[in-house]
Amino acid sequence: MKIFTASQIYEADKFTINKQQITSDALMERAATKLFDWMHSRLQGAQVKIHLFCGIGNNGGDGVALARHLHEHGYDIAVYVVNYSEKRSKDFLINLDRLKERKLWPEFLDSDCSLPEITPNDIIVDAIFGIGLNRAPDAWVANLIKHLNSSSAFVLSVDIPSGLPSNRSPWDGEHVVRASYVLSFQVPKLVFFLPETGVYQNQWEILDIGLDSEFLVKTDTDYELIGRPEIMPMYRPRLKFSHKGTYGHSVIIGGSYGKIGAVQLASNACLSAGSGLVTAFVPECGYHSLQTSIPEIMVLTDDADDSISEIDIPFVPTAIGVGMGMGTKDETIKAFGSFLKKVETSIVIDADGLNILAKQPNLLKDVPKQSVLTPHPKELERLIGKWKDDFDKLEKAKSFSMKNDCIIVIKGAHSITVYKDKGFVNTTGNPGMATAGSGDVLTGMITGLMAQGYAPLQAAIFGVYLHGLAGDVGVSTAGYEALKASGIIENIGNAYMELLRPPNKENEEKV
Ligand SMILES: NC(=O)C1=CN([C@@H]2O[C@H](COP(=O)(O)OP(=O)(O)OC[C@H]3O[C@@H](n4cnc5c(N)ncnc54)[C@H](O)[C@@H]3O)[C@@H](O)[C@H]2O)[C@@H](O)CC1
Ligand SMILES: [K+]
Repeated sequence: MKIFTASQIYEADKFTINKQQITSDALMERAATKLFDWMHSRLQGAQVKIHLFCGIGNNGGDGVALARHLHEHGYDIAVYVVNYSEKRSKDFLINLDRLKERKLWPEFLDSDCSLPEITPNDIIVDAIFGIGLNRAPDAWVANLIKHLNSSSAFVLSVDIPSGLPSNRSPWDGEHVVRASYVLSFQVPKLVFFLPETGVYQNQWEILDIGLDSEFLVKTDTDYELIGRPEIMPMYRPRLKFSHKGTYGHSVIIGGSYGKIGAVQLASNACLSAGSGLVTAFVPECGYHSLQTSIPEIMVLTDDADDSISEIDIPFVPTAIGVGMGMGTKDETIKAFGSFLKKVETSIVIDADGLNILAKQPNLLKDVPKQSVLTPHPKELERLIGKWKDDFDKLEKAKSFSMKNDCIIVIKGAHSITVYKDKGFVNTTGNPGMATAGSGDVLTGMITGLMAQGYAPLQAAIFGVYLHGLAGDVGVSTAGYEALKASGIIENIGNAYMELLRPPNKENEEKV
C-alpha cells in the first residue's frame, strides 16, 4: 500500500473533486459519515459522553460534521471549537452552520477559557489539527492537548493525532495528542511507523473515503507499506523437478571466540528460509559446536583459532552473509577487506561487517553493488552519521544507498528497507523479537532467499516480512518475553505456511 505525503493527499483531494464532479464539502461529508459509521457500529447508541474537540480547518470540519451525525442518532455529545485562528476553512463554516441549524451550540475555546472536565469513562474525538499542521500549536492549545492526554479517556483521533506534523518530528512531544486509535483517511501516514512519532498512537485504521483510484494507482510514492498483498507476488514457489542445487549454496561467514552462536543462528535460519546448501565459515574454535548443533550444514574453518584472519572459500557460493559475531580485530578487518575485493555478487552484511565499514569507509567501494546491509540503529549511526530526527535519518540512509548502490534494512519495530530514493515499511513483527540473535536470524534468512534466486531488494523486503511473521507466530505460543531467536527460526516454516494460506481458509473451515 502506498504511503502518500500530505501534499499528495491534498492533490488526491483536488483530483477526486474534479473527476467525480463533487464539492469539497461532499468529500468532507463522506469522511464524516465513515467516522460516524465506525463509531456507531461499536457504540450501538451507548450513552457514553463524547467530547468532540474541533479545530477551525478541515480536520475540525470533519469533527463538526461527525458531531451532527452523532447528535442525530441520539448520542450524548459536547462540541468544542478550538478557536486557534481566525482563518476558518469554508467547509468547517458550512458544517458549523449545519450544527447551529440543529440548535446545537458548540463551546468556543480560546486562550482565556477554562479546560472542560473529562472523566476516564468519556470518549474524546480529537479533530483539532489534521495534516495541515505546519507550526507548533500556541501555548494554550498545547495546554489543552496536555489536558486531553491526562484525562485517561479513550481518544479517537481524526486522520492523525493533533499536534503531530506529517513530515517531521514534533516541536514538543508533550504537545501531541496521545491517540488510543487513529482513523486515517484513505492512506496511512509515514509518521505512524517511525520510532519517534509512532508512539503517539496505539492503533490505526484506514477509512476509505473514495479518493479517486486513478490518482492513487498512478501516483508514485517514496514509501510503500509492505503487507501480504505486496509480499505474495514476490514468493518463488519450489519446483517439482528440483534438487538442492536449484536452491543455491549459501555461505555464512562470521564468529569469534564466545560468539559462534551468531553464526549458528544465521546458518540455521538460512537453511530454514530454504537455501539448498549452507556452509559456515568460522574460526577454528567454532568447528565442533557447529558440526554438532546443525548436522545439515557444512563447516569451513579459518587457520586462526579465535577470530577470522583470512577468508578462503574454495568454491563460488550462490549467496553470502557476513559479519555476525565476527569482531573487529585488525586481522579480521584485513581479512574482510581482501574478501570484499574478491567477491563479485551482492552479499548480505551485518553486525561487525558493518562496524568495519564504519571504521574503514574506504572499503565501501569494494562492497558489491546491491549488497544488503542490515544495521540496527547504533550500527546505522556509525555508517551514516547522527541524524536530527527520523525523517533526517531516512534521507541520510537514502543518500548513502544512492551513493554506494546498496540496500539498507533499518531495523526497528517497523523495519524499513531503503533502496536509493524508495523506502519499504514492514508490517510484521512484535516486541518479543527484541531479543539476542534476532538480527543474526534475519541476516541468515535474507542470505537464504538470495541463494534461491530472489533479487537482493526482494530478498531484503521478503526476508524482513517473513522474519516478522515467524516472530508473530512464535509469540502466539512462547509469549513476548520468552521468545528466543531460535524460536523465530523454528517458526519460519509456519510463517511460510501462514503466508501461503488462502485468506478465507478460516471462514471456510467454520462453514
Ligand atoms: N483528502 C482527504 O484526505 C480529506 C481530508 N480532510 C481533512 O482535512 C484535513 C486537512 O485540513 P486542513 O488543510 O484545513 O488543515 P488542518 O485542519 O490540519 O489545519 C487547519 C489550518 O490551521 C493552520 N495551522 C497549521 N498549524 C497551525 C498551528 N500550529 N496553529 C494555528 N494554526 C495552524 C493551517 O493554515 C491549516 O490549514 C485532513 O487532516 C482531514 O482531516 C477531510 O475533510 C476529507 C478529505
Ligand atoms: K486530528
